[in-house]
Amino acid sequence: MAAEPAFARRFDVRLELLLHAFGGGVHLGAAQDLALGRTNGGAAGREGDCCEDEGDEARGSGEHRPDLSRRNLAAARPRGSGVDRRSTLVSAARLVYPPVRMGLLIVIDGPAGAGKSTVARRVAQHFGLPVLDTGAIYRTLALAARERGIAWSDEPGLVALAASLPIRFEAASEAGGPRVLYDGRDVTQAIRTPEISEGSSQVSALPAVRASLLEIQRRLSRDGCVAEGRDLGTVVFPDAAHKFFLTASDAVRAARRQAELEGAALADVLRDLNRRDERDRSRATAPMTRAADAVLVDSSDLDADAVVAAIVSAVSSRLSGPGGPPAGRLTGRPKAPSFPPLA
Ligand SMILES: Nc1ncnc2c1ncn2[C@@H]1O[C@H](COP(=O)(O)OP(=O)(O)O)[C@@H](O)[C@H]1O
Ligand SMILES: Nc1ccn([C@H]2C[C@H](O)[C@@H](COP(=O)(O)OP(=O)(O)O)O2)c(=O)n1
Repeated sequence: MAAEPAFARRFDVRLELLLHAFGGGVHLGAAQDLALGRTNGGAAGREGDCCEDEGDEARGSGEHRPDLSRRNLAAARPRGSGVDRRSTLVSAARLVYPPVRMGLLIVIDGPAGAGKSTVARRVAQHFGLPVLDTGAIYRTLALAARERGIAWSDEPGLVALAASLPIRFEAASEAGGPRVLYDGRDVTQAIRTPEISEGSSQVSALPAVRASLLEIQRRLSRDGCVAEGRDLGTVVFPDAAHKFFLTASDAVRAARRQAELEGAALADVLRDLNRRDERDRSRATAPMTRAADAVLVDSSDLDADAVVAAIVSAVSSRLSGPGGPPAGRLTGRPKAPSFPPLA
């Protein structure tokens, strides 16, 4: 058909624009220098949008899709095209953009190497939400302090640094995984070294540092996200409806971390991991601990697919059922491709 190429071109251009519009970070008023990227494939991020908190009732209640139906479709629809073309466009666009749950907040806490980042990213993709990697904020603060000669024990110095920390989270795209930018510089790898892991644990043990980063985390999550860290279910988002505590045995977590660190000896990785866990769980302020209403997920014998399926299933059934299943422990067949909703 003669019209097809023109239509296809317009469609592509429109999707490009939408990707651009929804893929960008969301700048936030007071936290001017912090921005959160939306996972690619998700949507509904509006540049500069900093709407009022819709409250707990709104969290997880409304399913939204990007505005593909009115203005955008009108612009994308070729002249003279009818309902068929329009519905084709809607269907095709839905393949690109999954349903988005505005205001849905899912929190995943747990120790190092439990799989939080991996799982958070994929759960976020499923629901079309951005990821808030709170550990990356502490890690970037530790890196920035190191570069500026501020000691990891210098609480006032770190608080001053945290007050204007120029971090930006960039969503995953075809070009690569999610990136963390510090002052415009890609520090995604630089903040993952064993040295910065240790520094992030040290700076995060300081109460004033935690306090200075608390509001920023809440503001970044305002429109909904999958947030991962240590104290999200207990301190940062105590009212979150969907809380998970993801863990695995020390040996499994150390082996996973070792696989990421070229040439590292397992014994060294295990020692560092144990030391960091111990500090993170024994500190006086906001220690790493499972919230009473968080669902425990032990991934020692589960692959990432199974963990993602379990969390998606638990969240989905809570969203669809009145009250949903109670908090508890997720179990299932090890390494299973599918997973029962809850034990
Ligand atoms: N359930 C799992 N089974 C096997 N490997 C996993 C699982 N979850 C995560 N991993 C791998 O373990 C490593 C650490 O996971 P990561 O998501 O970075 O953990 P965390 O964010 O909790 O520190 C990654 O290389 C990841 O691919
Ligand atoms: N919400 C959070 C997130 C991280 N932290 C601290 C404690 C952790 O040792 C460091 C680094 O966290 P991160 O989640 O990046 O660490 P892992 O990827 O799990 O190894 O930051 C925290 O105290 N509170």
